[in-house]
Amino acid sequence: MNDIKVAVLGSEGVGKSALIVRFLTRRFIGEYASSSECIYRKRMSIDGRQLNLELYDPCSQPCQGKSTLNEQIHWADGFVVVYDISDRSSFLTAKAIVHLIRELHLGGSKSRDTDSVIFLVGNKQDLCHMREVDREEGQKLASEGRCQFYELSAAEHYQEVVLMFSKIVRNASLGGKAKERRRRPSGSKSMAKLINNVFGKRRKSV
Ligand SMILES: Nc1nc2c(ncn2[C@@H]2O[C@H](COP(=O)(O)OP(=O)(O)OP(=O)(O)O)[C@@H](O)[C@H]2O)c(=O)[nH]1
Repeated sequence: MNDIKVAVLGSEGVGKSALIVRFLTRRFIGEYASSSECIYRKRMSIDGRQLNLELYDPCSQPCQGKSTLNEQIHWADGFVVVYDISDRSSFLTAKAIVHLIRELHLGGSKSRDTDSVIFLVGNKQDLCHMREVDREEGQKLASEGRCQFYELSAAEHYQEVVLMFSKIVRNASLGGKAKERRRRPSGSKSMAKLINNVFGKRRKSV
């Protein structure tokens, strides 16, 4: 059975956990305790093939044994790089991450078959009245970084979120790079732990 590793990256508060929780539980919950990085596991069937998905959710806070961005990039087969459309600085961070992934993971390769493993996601589309990043800017970055582009809302879009994750898993699994498994970022979470996080103490405002 194939193991597919997807890292969800981006700056603090862009909605990385919200997107992952939406995908795994169908629910949008506005409170997350994210004091440690973690890996969520899900068994999936894509095109009739059984896959073990590992989804990496980094911790933006300083925490023990935290992996570096370089380690996260080397670990993953696919990347969801998230920014918040109502926060320009998060877009600049996403831009830097996309460039770093191309450099480290794909070795600056220009080959088309590597293009489909980086997804650029402008989250919080429901906050378009507070928009600081135009859709066209997202599309331009995606085309420069040879990424697939999505604008969506973890809060309001369930089907789109599922479609996006399903597609990156499929693309990463078709990448065909039977690369040797590198050190995984520390921390691993079961569904029970996920539920603890969802009902954790830390409160964030939108
Ligand atoms: N309006 C709106 N708020 C969202 C959306 N997605 C996430 N949020 C809110 O944004 C805040 C941050 O969400 P998180 O999922 O914790 O973001 P994160 O990127 O995992 O943050 P860190 O773990 O701190 O890096 C929370 O208050 C969420 O409820 C969205 O699509 N729309």
